[in-house]
Amino acid sequence: MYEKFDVVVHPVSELRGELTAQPSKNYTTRYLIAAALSGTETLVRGVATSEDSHALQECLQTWGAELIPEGRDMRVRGFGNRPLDQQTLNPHNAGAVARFLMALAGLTSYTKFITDYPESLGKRPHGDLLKALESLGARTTSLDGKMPIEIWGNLQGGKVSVNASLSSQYTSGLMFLAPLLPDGLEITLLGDIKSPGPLKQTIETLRVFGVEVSHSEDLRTITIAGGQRYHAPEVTVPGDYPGSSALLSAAAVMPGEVVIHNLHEHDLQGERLSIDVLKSMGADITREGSTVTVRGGKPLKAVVTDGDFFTDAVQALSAAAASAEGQTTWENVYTLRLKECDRISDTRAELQKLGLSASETEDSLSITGKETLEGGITVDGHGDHRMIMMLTILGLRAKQPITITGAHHIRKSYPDFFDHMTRLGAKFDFIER
Ligand SMILES: O=C(O)C1=C[C@@H](OP(=O)(O)O)[C@@H](O)[C@H](O)C1
Ligand SMILES: C=C(OP(=O)(O)O)C(=O)O
Repeated sequence: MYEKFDVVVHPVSELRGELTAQPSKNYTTRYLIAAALSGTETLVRGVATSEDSHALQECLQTWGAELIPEGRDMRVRGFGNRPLDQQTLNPHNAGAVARFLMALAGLTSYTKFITDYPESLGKRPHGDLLKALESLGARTTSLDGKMPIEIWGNLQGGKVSVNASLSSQYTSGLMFLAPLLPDGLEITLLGDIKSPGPLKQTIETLRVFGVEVSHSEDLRTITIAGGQRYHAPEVTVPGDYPGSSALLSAAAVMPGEVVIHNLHEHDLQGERLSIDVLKSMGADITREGSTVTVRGGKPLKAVVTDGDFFTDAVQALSAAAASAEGQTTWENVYTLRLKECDRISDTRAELQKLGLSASETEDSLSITGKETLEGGITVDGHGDHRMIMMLTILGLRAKQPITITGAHHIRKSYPDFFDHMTRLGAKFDFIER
């Protein structure tokens, strides 16, 4: 496969086949970090092979963790509460990795953060996390809350408030830091709490590693005592719902039958709700344990719902909305503007290019479905893996092929996406850039 490429998506008549969901990006991030924070050895089974996973591994090794690949698993010998001082970390384009590690820089005398994605991660805001760290005694420099960022830590802990309305990642980062500080943290979340799913995944991860966490029912306050240790001899990364939501959405809009294994029913990933959303649109989806079957091509109807519960599936579900009867609106999705691209405006623009009626407000995205798409044009992937997946699904049922620029950015979270889609019957040409 080329280093950099555009992809031509050819129309097909159906999708049919069986796949196993790739390992979860967001649990890979959590388990590798928790393993590195333990002073012992952890076997993390089935880690993701994405760019974000590799970015995190690089950073953890720079901080002194030993990561030994064992097939699909990773044996991790952690640095405990002593990451190496005076290091420069490059999380590349991985937002959650960057935020979690910025918070953990509170354990060091000094850490610098840079990125080689100035147009993507370089534009994402971290100021609220930096403010929280400063309230705990850290000193920081940044470009108005953006990278490059320097953090002088050696924090003790105590009470801290953090704005939770732009990203849950700031709070998750503070949760990872808390048990290793002498005084722990009593975290108060400010504003309208966004992305509750990932917050619950972080709490669950700390508990799996033996860290005690208590929190109010509404997650407004989270208390984690200091002087605790992370320890788990072995953990297994579950299947990835955000990436699988693209497979599910494609399978729902196309005639055929697709079976996906390793999607746990009682998983905390909010994007498991993509199954419920597609069902409410009229898709024929059934589940047997961790196996989900989609019998595609059923007529779909528009929905109006809060998209914040499944933030990383909104793009994939927008592809289903594009063939649904009526106008779908994803409400409460302002944070989509702060991801790898502005996923509200950029989605609206690309859907309009494809001849769809789409509109936006500050915090919502609306799409009116159409029976068929002409295709025969080039659309912009905006360097965003989830935009690329959405546009690919739209190309499957266009009359003419569509070309998606910068499709190699799929590797951020789902390097096997085009291979998986090909196994289901999709047809692609890859054009080197
Ligand atoms: O905690 C995490 O692993 C993530 C949280 C979410 O971000 P926000 O909390 O910024 O919505 C999500 O979009 C991202 O893919 C990963
Ligand atoms: C926004 C995403 O990830 P991150 O915030 O970790 O860059 C994503 O996976 O859609």
